[in-house]
Amino acid sequence: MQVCSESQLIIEMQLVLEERGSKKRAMRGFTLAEVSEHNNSKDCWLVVGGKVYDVTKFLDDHPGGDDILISATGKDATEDFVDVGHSPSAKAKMEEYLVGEIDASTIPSKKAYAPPEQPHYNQDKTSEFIVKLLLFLVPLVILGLAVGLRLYAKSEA
Ligand code: HEM
Repeated sequence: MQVCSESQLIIEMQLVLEERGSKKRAMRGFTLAEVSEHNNSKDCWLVVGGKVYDVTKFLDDHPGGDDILISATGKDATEDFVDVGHSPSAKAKMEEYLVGEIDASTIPSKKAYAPPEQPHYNQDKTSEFIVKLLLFLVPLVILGLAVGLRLYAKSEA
């Protein structure tokens, strides 16, 4: 009896290990380009947390709607998924749709925020000052010349 239960236990353990092994083997790697091909209501794959999910059959049942899932295709949807604050049961449900892993090197890294370029202001105010001075001086010189000419003309007469 003892022998029987022991051998049963061993067989069960072997089965569990085999199952794990086959699951591991089944985990295929996909590039983002490959995943991006499945981007519609008939064939919809998502990338969340480094894993690839085929949610085609879940589209109609997704409490957040099918549109949001379709719009989350073709990119790393981890942030969108996390932002919603999915429940542990939602996370557990994902297992049903797991088809593989994403090749992380194919996901474009997020660009660091670069502030919009400001127009270049001239810090050197010297030229500005010279222009203002000329605008003031030129009419004065013309006026001086005109008065001078008039005085000269009068003295000649
Ligand atoms: C395999 C992937 C996903 C599964 C299994 C899943 C599952 C679920 C489940 C079960 C809910 C009900 C609420 C909960 O239990 O948290 C839910 C709600 C929701 N999900 Fe997902 N979801 C997935 C991916 C996504 C993604 C990628 C997005 C966003 C782009 C998203 C957006 C939403 C929204 C907006 C709701 C509604 C939340 C609310 O009304 O409170 N889901 N999802």
